[in-house]
Amino acid sequence: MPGLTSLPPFPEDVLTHPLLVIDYKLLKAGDEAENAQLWKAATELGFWYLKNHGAEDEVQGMFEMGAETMALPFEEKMKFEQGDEGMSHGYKAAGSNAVDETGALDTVEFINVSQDDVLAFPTPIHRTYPSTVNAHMERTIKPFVRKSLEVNSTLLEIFNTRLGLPDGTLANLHRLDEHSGSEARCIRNPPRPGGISDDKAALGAHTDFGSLSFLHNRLGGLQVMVPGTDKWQYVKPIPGHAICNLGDAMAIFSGSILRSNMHRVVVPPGAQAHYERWSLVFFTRPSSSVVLEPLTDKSPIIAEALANAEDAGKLHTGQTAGAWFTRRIKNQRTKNQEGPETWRASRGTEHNPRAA
Ligand SMILES: O=C(O)CCC(=O)C(=O)O
Ligand SMILES: [Fe+2]
Repeated sequence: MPGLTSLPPFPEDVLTHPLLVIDYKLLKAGDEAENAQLWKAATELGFWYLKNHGAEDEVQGMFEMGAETMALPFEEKMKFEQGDEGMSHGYKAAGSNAVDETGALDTVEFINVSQDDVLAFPTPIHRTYPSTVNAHMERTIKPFVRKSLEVNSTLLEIFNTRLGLPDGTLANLHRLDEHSGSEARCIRNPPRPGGISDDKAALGAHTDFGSLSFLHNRLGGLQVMVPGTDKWQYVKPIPGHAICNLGDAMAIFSGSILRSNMHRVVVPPGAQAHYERWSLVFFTRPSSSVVLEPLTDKSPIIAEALANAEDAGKLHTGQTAGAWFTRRIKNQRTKNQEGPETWRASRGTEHNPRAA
């Protein structure tokens, strides 16, 4: 990937949404005002910038791992493909997923490395990975996973308190000794020759499937649909600032107090379209055996929110996190598309009436 300094700046003339900036150091120090800002971001949009997270070196290492992996011959990468049965871990080639109900193809390729496989390495729990991933496991991927876990569990603990849940409730739904869909993802989107920035999705509109995503990108292209609006707005990458967002599991657990917001990735805006776009995400997801239901019996705050939620019925999914995750992955695979119903079966909490 090109050095940061050689990339053209994010253009000033595109519709951009300013996320709240949350200072991780202040959160760690117990700063009440910062804690309140995080709560505002988490309940209103479900997206925020996180600065002073301390993971920059690990992030850089992960981009190098991703670049080495994507440079492998295509046939080599395909030996580690996700398959069509709903497993997320492994390699995903460009065009393997639909981006909308017409079946239009995505343009991103990515490698997903399971948290369980990283922590148990060299013993495979879910699957094996390309040689470049194995070579980086101890020196790059494990440190990145550990840092990301530290950040995400700190944020979950804050949400636990704010939601009025007994201590450790959310932590217990995300235990390291239980299998989960948690994973690290490095994404490459090819440059668009000619540099025409268009509205075609590289990664289709979606809500994240799990609990909390810790995202790092350099070029624009990420867009959010802000509640109460009907136009996609860019999220501008800011050096040293991660982008955090909540996923469906947290919206469900909290009875929709917390927001899992729609987002997508398009070609980077303006002159940035000439460049390869790299991004990196760590997804914290609940243990696979956890049933996705509002935690009403554990918190009067959640019980009250659910009583007032327009989508209360839909939040009682009756599905485990593992089944939710598999269903969503499987039904967006190009090979499984049989029509708009397949695509719709890949959807999550977008039914939320608070969604735009
Ligand atoms: O690449 C990005 O900026 C966002 C990626 C994303 O939304 C995802 O992988 O779920
Ligand atoms: Fe996402």
